[in-house]
Amino acid sequence: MIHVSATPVLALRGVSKRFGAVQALTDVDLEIHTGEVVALVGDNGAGKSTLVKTISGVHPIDDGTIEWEGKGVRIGRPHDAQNLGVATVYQDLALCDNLDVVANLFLGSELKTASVLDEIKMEKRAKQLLDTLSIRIPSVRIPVAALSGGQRQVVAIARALVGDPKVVILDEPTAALGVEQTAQVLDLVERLRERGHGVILISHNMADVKAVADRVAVLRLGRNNGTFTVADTTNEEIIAAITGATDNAVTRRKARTATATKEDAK
Ligand SMILES: Nc1ncnc2c1ncn2[C@@H]1O[C@H](COP(=O)(O)OP(=O)(O)OP(=O)(O)O)[C@@H](O)[C@H]1O
Repeated sequence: MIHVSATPVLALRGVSKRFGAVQALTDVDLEIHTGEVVALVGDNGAGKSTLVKTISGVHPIDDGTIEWEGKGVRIGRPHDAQNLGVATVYQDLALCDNLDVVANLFLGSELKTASVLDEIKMEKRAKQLLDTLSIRIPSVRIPVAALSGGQRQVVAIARALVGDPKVVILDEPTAALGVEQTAQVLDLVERLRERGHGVILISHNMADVKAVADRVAVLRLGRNNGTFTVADTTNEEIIAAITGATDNAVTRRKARTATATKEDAK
């Protein structure tokens, strides 16, 4: 059974971020629980990348607060985010093409015995990790350049899991993939949830969002424009929040529900 935590593992409250004259984020709230997938959606320039970069320590926030397991924290640089337990997989994947899967998985966190690289241990751990995630790769000893786009994506996600983060941020993980490879990546996202990670999934693809996300948070022009439970929200409602056809969608939704309940009671 998937256990969703009561206190969010990560909460952003009233977060703002400016780049010179550009106000990229204004007063944004976001909550992520362990064992849930939250899709972050919005048009180009809505602030999705900026928001995840505030969480991953690339762009420290100007205003607002960040809470980790209910306590205020400061994320001033990537190291702070990693220490808390945030791992981010960016679109460029940052894999080293000429290195094999094992070397890529342990890049920067190599296992050593008596200060010598322990290749056997790393290979064993790599196989275990890929096995537990049901990731099938022809061999962990082939260079990642020889893998398909979907396999490269799952290797990049597996690498993010080496440090056992509580929150995993995936930036458009299916953007460049075909149907079958997309399914493979979405399967992996499901498994991250089952393992109790909190997942933030940036996506432009409504089918992906519907397939794996529990909730969807919409950003518009750097502000929240609604958070929806995916299971009882239509694509049209989400798209309307993205495009701005609905303003402050959550509030309106609540008002609508309240009115409907009153009508029913008559
Ligand atoms: N480093 C930066 N310096 C200046 N402006 C920036 C910087 N990063 C982002 N912005 C601006 O902040 C706003 C939000 O951009 P952001 O990249 O976060 O949007 P996005 O929702 O991720 O868009 P996309 O889907 O196109 O990636 C945009 O107006 C963008 O031009």
